[in-house]
Formats: sequence, C-alpha cells, structure tokens
Amino acid sequence: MRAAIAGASGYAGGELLRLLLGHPELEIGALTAASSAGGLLGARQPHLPQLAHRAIEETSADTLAGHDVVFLALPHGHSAAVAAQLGEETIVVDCGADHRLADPAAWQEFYGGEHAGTWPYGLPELPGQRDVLSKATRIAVPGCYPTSVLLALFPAFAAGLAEPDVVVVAASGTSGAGKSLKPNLLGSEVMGSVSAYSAGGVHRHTPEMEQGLTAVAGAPVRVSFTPTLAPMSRGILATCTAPAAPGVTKESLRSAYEAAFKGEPFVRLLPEGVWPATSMTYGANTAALQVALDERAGRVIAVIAIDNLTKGTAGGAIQSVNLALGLPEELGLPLTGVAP
Ligand SMILES: NC(=O)C1=CN([C@@H]2O[C@H](COP(=O)(O)OP(=O)(O)OC[C@H]3O[C@@H](n4cnc5c(N)ncnc54)[C@H](OP(=O)(O)O)[C@@H]3O)[C@@H](O)[C@H]2O)C=CC1
Ligand SMILES: CC(=O)N[C@@H](CCC(=O)OP(=O)(O)O)C(=O)O
Repeated sequence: MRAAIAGASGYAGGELLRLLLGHPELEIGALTAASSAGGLLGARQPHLPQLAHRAIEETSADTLAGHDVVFLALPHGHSAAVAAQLGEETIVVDCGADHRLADPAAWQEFYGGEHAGTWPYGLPELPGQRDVLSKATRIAVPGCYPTSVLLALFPAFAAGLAEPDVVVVAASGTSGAGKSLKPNLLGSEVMGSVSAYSAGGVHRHTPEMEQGLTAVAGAPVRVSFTPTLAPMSRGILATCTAPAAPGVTKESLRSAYEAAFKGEPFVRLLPEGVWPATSMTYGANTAALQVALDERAGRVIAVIAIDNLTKGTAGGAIQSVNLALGLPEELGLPLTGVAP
C-alpha cells in the first residue's frame, strides 16, 4: 500500500517519513509541500538519507491521487480543500486541527473562519474509539497537548473518580510550533529558559480537551490550560489535576488506571513512585504516565510524558491508520525511547 505525505518538508511530515521508512506495509509515495516544491527532500529533511534523492512536488489533488493513504501535515485551514478532492477509497489523515472539533462555535471562537467538519478522532485508547477508527476513511489526528491530557485523565473521568474542574500545566518542546520562523522561538529566547504562553483560557487546544473529557464523563468538563515552552526540541510533560470525587482512595484511583491501560501497547502506567520524564518517550510512540491522589488538597494528579512529534502527531496518526487498514495496531511504531 502506498502513502503520500503533504507537508513533507515540515516537522510532522519529517516524523511521518521517519516512521514510514520502518513500516512493513506502507510504501512512501508522493511527497508534497509549498515553498520547497521543486527541490529535493534531502535539503529539507537531511536526517532521512534514504529519501534524500526524492523530489518534493506541489500539493495538489493530482499529485496526491492514486494512493491508499494520504497524510496531510499542513498548516491549519489547508486540509479541507485538498481532502474534498480525494475519493472515499483513500484514507485521508489530517494532522492539523481542521477536523477535530465537533462544535462549529468552538471552532469559530478559537480558530476563526469556516468550520470544515468533524472526522473520527484518532486517539485509539479512548473508550470505543478503536471500533470507530477501524471503519474510518477520514481521521482527525488530535493536537499534541490534547493527546497527553486525554490519556492522562480519561480513566479518572470514565470511572467517576474526578470532578469536572480540570487544571493542566504542560511543557512542550519547541518543535510543537512547527518549522517556520517565530520570534519567541529564536534560540536566544528559548535556550536556558522556560516560558508560559497562551495562558488564560485562550489556547486553541482547550476546547479539544474539553470535548474529549466531556464525552468520557458524560457531563460538561471545564479545563484551565496553561502551556509552557521548554528548551528542548521534542517532548511534552503535562501535569493534569482535578478535584477527587467523594470517597476516592489511592487504591481505587490506581486500580482504575491499571484497568484502563491493561493491554494497551503504547501507554505505560509507571511503577508507583516513578514519575514521567520526556526522555522516557523520546522518538517512541509511547506515553509514560503516573497518577496519585493528593489527599491534603483532595485532588487527582496525573502526570504524563509523550513525544509531541511521535505519539503526539505522526506515530498516533500511523497507529490510527493501522486500525483503519485492518493491520496490527503496533505495526511500524517504535516502543523504545532514547535515554539518557
Ligand atoms: N509540530 C507538532 O508537534 C504538531 C503539529 N501538528 C500539525 O501538523 C501540521 C504541520 O505542522 P508542522 O509540521 O509542525 O509545521 P511545519 O511548519 O514544520 O510544516 C508545514 C508544512 O506544510 C507545508 N505548507 C505550508 N503552507 C502550505 C500550503 N499552503 N499548501 C501546501 N503545503 C503547505 C510546508 O511546506 P514548505 O516547507 O514547502 O513551505 C511544510 O511542509 C499542522 O497543522 C500542525 O498543527 C499536529 C500535532 C503536533
Ligand atoms: C510549542 C507549541 O507552540 N505548540 C503548539 C501546539 C502544537 C500542536 O499540536 O498543534 P496543532 O496540531 O493544533 O497545531 C502550540 O501551542 O500552538
């Protein structure tokens, strides 16, 4: 089966290609982008020597046609027009935000412009989602922060162990912002410093987190989210807390998380007392998770680490595509991190 990558010169595109090079069933087809079209991939993704000679083409329905899978790793707002020209026989995977939100009003508030519609949400670990993805021909890849927060908190809400008033503070590596030049991402601004941004309920991933947790809880969940930028290229460490429901004990909380992730190939509840670090998941399609009950404050504390480009984007996308193609879910996806 052949897979095309639109946005092949970007960070998400590069990570898709790195993983697809090790995928036994998916062959790499067309590579497309915008300003780098006409050049060679070797100039934009020099860490992928096997593909250095491959040409980058313009992103168009013509160049993307005739593939079994098309990954769209394009800036927000560019996926819908391309996807509309691809038939239902092609599995189309949107790594951007265009098809994640179900509520057009939330789209309008946080992104602006016309809502493109809603596609099946590519987080297989959520209750019932594997069934949905196994029949999907369109897949919306979650945002990297929502991937971390939903994995960290859905077991508590599914088991009725947390109240719907969530606070999240998460640190991300700079690759989360994409390759294009941004003043706050200049080396001199980022090196040796951790900084907060988009605080105060304005980050566009907030409604996506609320949407996912509300669906699991069966009642509205509010999220107060503060992202921070850390001086590292990859990784997210999210600290997620919510008031504990009456009667919750350390044992009931741990059991709920053990049950939720039993048999999960990629999400690992760490041994008690071991806390997640981004280095545990570097380059791997994994999430490393720990949960605790803060009895003094009466709060559930879930801390999670993922690699924003792997489980947070490209690895998560391929995991969902494996399900949609009827392949083993783990195929071609790395479990091992790089340490130290
Ligand atoms: N980085 C991350 O951790 C995550 C990213 N995502 C999503 O993935 C998508 C890509 O992000 P990322 O790789 O970080 O971004 P980059 O800025 O690194 O790459 C963007 C890519 O899109 C191409 N592109 C830009 N404009 C157009 C256009 N008008 N038509 C066709 N191609 C275009 C660029 O081509 P060229 O270089 O030739 O200009 C480049 O290949 C985004 O929607 C992002 O939200 C999702 C989760 C996490
Ligand atoms: C560090 C950093 O800037 N991160 C990005 C999120 C990256 C991501 O997952 O986002 P989308 O797919 O929704 O763009 C941000 O906060 O905007």
